[in-house]
Amino acid sequence: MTAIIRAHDLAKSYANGKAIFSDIGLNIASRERVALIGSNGAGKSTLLKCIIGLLPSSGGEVVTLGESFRSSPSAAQLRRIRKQIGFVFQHHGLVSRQSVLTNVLQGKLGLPGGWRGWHHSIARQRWREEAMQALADVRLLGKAGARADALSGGQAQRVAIARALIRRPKLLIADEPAASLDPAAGHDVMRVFSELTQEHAITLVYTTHDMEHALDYSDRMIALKAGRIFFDRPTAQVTRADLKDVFDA
Ligand SMILES: Nc1ncnc2c1ncn2[C@@H]1O[C@H](COP(=O)(O)OP(=O)(O)OP(=O)(O)O)[C@@H](O)[C@H]1O
Repeated sequence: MTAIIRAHDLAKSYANGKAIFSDIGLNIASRERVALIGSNGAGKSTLLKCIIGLLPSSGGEVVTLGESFRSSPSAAQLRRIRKQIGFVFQHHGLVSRQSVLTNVLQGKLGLPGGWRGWHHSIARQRWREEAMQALADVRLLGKAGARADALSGGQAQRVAIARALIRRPKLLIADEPAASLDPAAGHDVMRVFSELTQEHAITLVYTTHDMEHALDYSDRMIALKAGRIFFDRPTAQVTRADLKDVFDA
């Protein structure tokens, strides 16, 4: 299978000398759905940022989407990496006063000709169709004309997923995508991720503190503890005792 992310001996210390992790080896294949877990401050977000080149690492080597780099990617590599990635964060980051359709189209910003994604009135017809399809995929077609601030938290996060999907990414990075949602909306969002990434052959890497979300929607789990990979194994082989050990001091 094609590797989407490979890393070896990856280490990160901040400028204040604080070591976050070291000796990290990763090999994430195309189409895998990977849950990254660990206690608060274990370094999950930092690791995600290092492997996509948004933060410099302090040691080791990374190959992400075919771009090989130590510390940081070059500006050209970073552009190529970013074109192939979609992001979803804990906060949806929608523009509240704009329509849902315009928010989805803004996923095209940063891609060639992406400025036309600024507003639905200047977007290419083909993109508008893609955005409507993405809204249908997240079951929000009926909300295309609504203002983003009229949506519930779960709906807004599904729009954020649609906005990431119209980039046609190879890799979707989601940092605590369901953390601010109630249990039903949280499962709904995770189900949408899981189904759509499978359907569109997208590799999904997400962080979560919710072990149901980690167990139910991933093929593989990577646990960070004390600056190292504590385990990295198929989700079907992860036991409740393993999970308890990740969070025990
Ligand atoms: N800019 C920074 N300078 C120094 N230390 C930082 C910086 N950013 C993060 N840290 C520290 O790095 C450690 C890892 O943070 P990170 O956000 O990656 O953890 P996390 O596992 O994603 O945590 P959480 O689950 O709480 O989001 C934390 O101790 C944090 O305080």
